[in-house]
Amino acid sequence: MSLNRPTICILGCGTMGVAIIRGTLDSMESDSKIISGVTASRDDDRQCGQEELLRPAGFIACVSHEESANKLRKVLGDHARVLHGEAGNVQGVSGADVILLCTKPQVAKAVLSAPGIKEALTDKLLVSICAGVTIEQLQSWTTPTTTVIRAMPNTPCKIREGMTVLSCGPNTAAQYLTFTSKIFSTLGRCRILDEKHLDAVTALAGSGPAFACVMLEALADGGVMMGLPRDVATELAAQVLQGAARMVLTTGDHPAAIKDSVTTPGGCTIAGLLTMEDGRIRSTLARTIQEAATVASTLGRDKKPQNDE
Ligand SMILES: NC(=O)C1=CN([C@@H]2O[C@H](COP(=O)(O)OP(=O)(O)OC[C@H]3O[C@@H](n4cnc5c(N)ncnc54)[C@H](OP(=O)(O)O)[C@@H]3O)[C@@H](O)[C@H]2O)C=CC1
Ligand SMILES: O=C(O)[C@@H]1CCC=N1
Repeated sequence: MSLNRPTICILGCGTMGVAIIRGTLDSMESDSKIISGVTASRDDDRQCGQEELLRPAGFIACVSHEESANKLRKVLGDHARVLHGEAGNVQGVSGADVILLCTKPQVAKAVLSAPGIKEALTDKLLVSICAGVTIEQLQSWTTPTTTVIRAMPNTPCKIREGMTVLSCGPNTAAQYLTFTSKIFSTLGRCRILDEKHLDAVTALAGSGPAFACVMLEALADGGVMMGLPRDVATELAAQVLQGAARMVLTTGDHPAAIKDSVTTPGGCTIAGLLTMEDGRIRSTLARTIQEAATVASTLGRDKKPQNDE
């Protein structure tokens, strides 16, 4: 297996698969601009040694339906070889060094158990992003010759602002974890945590962009209510959330300290904050994560038929 210039197969190339390919292609484009002396788009690109860069030899994107394959070819152009159906999966896995399992959790078992897949995965790295599907399950659907790592990324990987958490079994060789970190560090931030945290991670980071966009939309609605044009309100809300989030990440300050620094005694911010508290926004958001994590923990389980007593 070549981890130096690997061929990467995305087994189930939908929303997340495309986000991962797009983010990687974008990083390769900005890396080549740095190397050729053109201004870099991101500071961390400049800090990254060339040996650290992820340079896949190519992508293979597998989907279920021919119609999806045709759509995907238009989206990805020459950047990936697109295959479909069971035969496509075997061909894709056979032709790759590293396989990213990006199907819905409910079909992961069937996809990995299909004829020819176990053999095609021999001596390869399988990284699953399927919510709720455990390392133990993945190992039981493959042979011991396949190295299994679990990842939980999110859609901002598409613009290299992703947050990914990785988990692996105790016997995983360091080179595989290092390589997987490299894939997802290229697409944003990446951390390694014990698998027991992955349902909470799925809720907070995996589902988080959806929750954040509801908050963003609601803030913009408030601006519209007070007369701002919709596009202006959306821009302001998005930049405010980005600015506040970047302050937390770059200064390391506690969010409460940043909130206090905005809040003038007797001013308009405290008036707004009390309204938020009246609406129980903190417990609503915290319970949102709790509920999403609870559901995430069930996603890898076999569903019982509805009429099963
Ligand atoms: N969406 C998100 O924000 C996040 C999702 N995840 C996880 O990522 C995974 C994918 O989610 P998402 O990208 O949203 O899902 P999508 O539905 O967008 O993509 C799933 C893909 O799997 C393909 N597929 C289905 N069955 C098969 C099969 N038998 N063989 C090959 N390919 C198949 C589908 O092809 P076709 O279109 O032809 O049916 C489709 O391209 C899930 O497990 C989810 O838990 C993790 C983090 C964030
Ligand atoms: O909603 C879901 O189940 C997936 C997992 C995290 C984000 N989307």
